[in-house]
Amino acid sequence: MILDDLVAATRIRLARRQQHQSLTELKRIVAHQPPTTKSDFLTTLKQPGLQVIAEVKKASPSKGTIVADFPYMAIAQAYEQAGVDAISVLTEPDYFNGHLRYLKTISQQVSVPTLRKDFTIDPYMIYEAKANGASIILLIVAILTDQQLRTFRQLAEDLGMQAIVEAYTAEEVTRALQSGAKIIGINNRNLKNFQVDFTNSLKLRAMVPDSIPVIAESGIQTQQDVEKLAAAGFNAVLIGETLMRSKHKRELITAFRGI
Ligand SMILES: O=C(O)c1ccccc1NCC(=O)[C@H](O)[C@H](O)COP(=O)(O)O
Repeated sequence: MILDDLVAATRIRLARRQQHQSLTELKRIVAHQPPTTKSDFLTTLKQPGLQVIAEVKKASPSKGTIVADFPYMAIAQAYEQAGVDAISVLTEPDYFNGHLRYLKTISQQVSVPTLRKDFTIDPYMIYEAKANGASIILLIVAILTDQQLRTFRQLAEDLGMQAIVEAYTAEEVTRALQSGAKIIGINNRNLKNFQVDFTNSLKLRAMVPDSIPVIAESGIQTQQDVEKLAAAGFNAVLIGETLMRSKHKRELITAFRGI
């Protein structure tokens, strides 16, 4: 399974959902939503210190099932109580066992911003994110054109959300910057073969000017990892599997946040 398969599966599901619910209907739902009471994620990222984004992730293409028991709401509440700055929720069903319902329920019941973690390929998915309570979406440079990066980010901002523009190579960081990204994520996972190299984000960090918050993503396991990322000047870390597998989520997050 490769990234192209993930995108193809996303396209098929999208077509099905569009038949079930029109874009016009989604826009109507979004237009009638009350204003958000959540803190502004971009402002949070600019605070001193390292912010923690914790991910709710049942499975992944690289690891299969990560946790058999998946009380997603209790996990999100544990993250919130531990003081995370945002919660990332996988909504991709076929390879991550995610669901939009998880995003909706979690977004309704926690006070921190939520990220819709999915393979955004169409404006419809950005309206869906908003309709299901997300404050943040993910735009992956490797699967989008320059024009899409720009217009999708602008749409997210027009809807009161923010976009993390995710890069893996130096060329992708350049494209992210040129697209006007206000938040950049540097992935340690190569989405072409799913191998994780923790040093990738450390190598590319210096390409992003200090005025733009930058998040290190994937493969972050230990306090030493987090210390290195903080020392390299990252504004935030996004951690999934390590927290999902931990029986001591609160202690781990507290340790990471104290760095
Ligand atoms: O997690 C995967 O195996 C994966 C494979 C292909 C595309 C994306 C993938 N993960 C999505 C993510 O962005 C991660 O869930 C996130 O960065 C957290 O990573 P980790 O801490 O390593 O669980």
